[in-house]
Order: sequence, then structure tokens, then C-alpha cells
Amino acid sequence: MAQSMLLYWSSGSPPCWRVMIALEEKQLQGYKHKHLSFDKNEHKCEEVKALNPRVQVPTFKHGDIVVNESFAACLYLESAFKSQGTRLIPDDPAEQALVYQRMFETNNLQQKMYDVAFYEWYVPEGERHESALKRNKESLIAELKLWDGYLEEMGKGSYLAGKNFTMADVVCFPVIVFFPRLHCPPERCPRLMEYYKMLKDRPSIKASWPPHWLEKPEGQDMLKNL
Ligand SMILES: N[C@@H](CCC(=O)N[C@@H](CS)C(=O)NCC(=O)O)C(=O)O
Repeated sequence: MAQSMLLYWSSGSPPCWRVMIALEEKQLQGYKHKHLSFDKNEHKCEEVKALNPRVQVPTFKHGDIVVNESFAACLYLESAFKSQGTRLIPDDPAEQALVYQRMFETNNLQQKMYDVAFYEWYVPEGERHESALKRNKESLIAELKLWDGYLEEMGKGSYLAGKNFTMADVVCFPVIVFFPRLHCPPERCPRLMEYYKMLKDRPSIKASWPPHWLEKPEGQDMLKNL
């Protein structure tokens, strides 16, 4: 089954990583994949263009089904392989609601982290303002407080949506990992840091860890002054 899947991906991309974690959790090892380098602009290749009008990674194909949005690909895998590997979406509607809530809230955390960590990369030199960066930092700090509060409320050893590992963890872990990697002061989000330590050696996460991070475990310190 995994043999009829093809994933185009790049190392260190949270959207790609979440699809890879989902594939591992659903025991779909052996899927075909192409690792494309951002530095060499390989993700703009004709093969990706043919499948994905946004010409981005992840680009994912299963047989004739093409599903490129990372959240959509993760949900598709759960639905197509519901009884295989880890159950990532619970049946109970109330539990399901919390998983969906945390999953889609991840977009806030991801964007706010990008707005600080990659400010200089996104905003051309002449358009940068200290005041804007300060605002972005305040917004990220407030967002981190929310997530830390969620974990605090759940209790020690909990996952993002309760006692079990779910799709919320699949989609959010690849964002959370950036906080320790980019030297965010641990006191900004102590519960998230504990959560990171609890999950970093999970087999699905270890197996899909960005290869260029293995070569260079220390990231830059873009979040040092948060
Ligand atoms: N909505 C997409 C976003 C994908 C995305 O932003 N991919 C980035 C890598 S993290 C990309 O391909 N960037 C290159 C580009 O846009 O040219 C998803 O979550 O799947």
C-alpha cells in the first residue's frame, strides 16, 4: 500500500514533517519519497508543479489521489488507514472536538513563530521596523502562554489533546520543536519544553527527524531574545 504513495518533501519544513510523522504512525513506512533541497530550489521542479499549483512541499500522492495541504494529507491518512497503526482521531465527538481544535490552532502558533524567527527573511530590509518585530514578539509570547496553559491544565505527562497521542501532536510537534532549537528562553513555555522532551524520542518522530538537523543539531538563535 505504501508503495503507491509518493511524498515530495524538504528537510526542516513543519508541514512536510507532520505528514511524515502521520505516515510513520500509520505504519506506512516504505512510501516513495523525494527529498528536495530548498537551497537548490529543487522544490520548484516540474514534478511538483504538475501536482501542486502552489509549487510547495509537501506534495503528496497516493495512487491517483493528490492531497497537498499538510493537514488534509494527515486527515486523509487517518481516514484511509483508520484501523492501521495509531488511532490519531478519537471516535468520541467531545474528544474529537478537542483534537481538531488543537490541530487547527497550530496555524496560529506556526505563523506567530515564523513572524518572529524568520522576520528578516520574510520582510525586505527597507520595510523592517523594530516596532513591528516587537509587536510580533508580544503576540508570540501571548500565544505561547496559551499553549503552556493548555498543557498545565491537562496535567503532567499529557499530550496536547489529553492522555493519548493524537493528530494534534502530529501536526503541532514540528512547530513546537522550533522553540528549543532556535533558543527560545525555556521560561517562556516551561510546559511546552517538558512536552518536547517527552516526545522527541517517540519512534515516529525520531524516524522522520529532519536529516539536516541531525548533521547540525544546533539551530540559530532567532528566538533567543523572546
Ligand atoms: N499550506 C501548506 C504550506 C506548505 C508550505 O508553506 N510549504 C513551504 C515549506 S514549509 C514551501 O514549500 N515553501 C516554498 C515556497 O513557497 O516557495 C501546508 O501546510 O501544506
